[in-house]
Amino acid sequence: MDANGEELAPAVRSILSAARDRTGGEERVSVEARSVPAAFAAAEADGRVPVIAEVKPTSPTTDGRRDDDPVDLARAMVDGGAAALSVLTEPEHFGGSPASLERIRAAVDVPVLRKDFILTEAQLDVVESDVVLLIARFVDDLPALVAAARERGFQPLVEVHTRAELDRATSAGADLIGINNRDLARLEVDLDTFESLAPSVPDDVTLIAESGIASVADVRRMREAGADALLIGSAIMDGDVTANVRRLTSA
Ligand SMILES: O=C(O)c1ccccc1NCC(=O)[C@H](O)[C@H](O)COP(=O)(O)O
Repeated sequence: MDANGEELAPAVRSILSAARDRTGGEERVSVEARSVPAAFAAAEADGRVPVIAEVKPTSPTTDGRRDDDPVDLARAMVDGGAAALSVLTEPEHFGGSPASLERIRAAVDVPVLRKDFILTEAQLDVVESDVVLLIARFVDDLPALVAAARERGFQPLVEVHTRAELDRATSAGADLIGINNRDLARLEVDLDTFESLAPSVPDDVTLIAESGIASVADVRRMREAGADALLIGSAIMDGDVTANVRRLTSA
């Protein structure tokens, strides 16, 4: 059960169990973050839809695994026009690592999001990134973790899936919010999730649509519903990464 008393998919329970066992960093990190809003504005000015392309070697809902060098994948995504990157650092279920994020961030000039299941302040100190994901559903004291992330220089991206989680995110002062179309209880994806929640997001928040975006039509649908940017993984990782990013950023 999660904090809402809801049943979680076995894969998500396993992810959280592994996350709880992971220690944090030994020294507090300090980040000079590359601005996400500035990166989105630059993409718009260049006529591209702002896309955060995700380096996701595998996942509980992906068949198989890509073993390309993550830096090669990241460069290919930027070559295709990605405004920013998301990099999984969760090893057991997504094939990610802090080392991959570190190498990628040194190789590109766009903002890099650390995509992991961060539960404690100490876990912020594992690796530097420009943006760090905080999943409202799994974080007990969201205001404290948002503040702790900002104190280190991170831009916190608070991920929500329900109205209650959205209210917690705005109460915690989040100005970068992602609505995840993937229900982490059943691992099902429904783009209606974003469409139903987006109207309740304050205008001064930068809003990102996450998960299940696979086509130009999906991109247009999320943008029409109010997405400032889109976080896309599987549809980009499946095949020619540069061509996939170019297709989706040209929607
Ligand atoms: O992607 C999964 O299979 C997954 C399973 C359990 C928890 C989280 C999961 N994904 C994390 C994400 O939110 C996605 O990697 C990201 O939003 C991109 O989604 P997609 O474009 O659908 O690959």
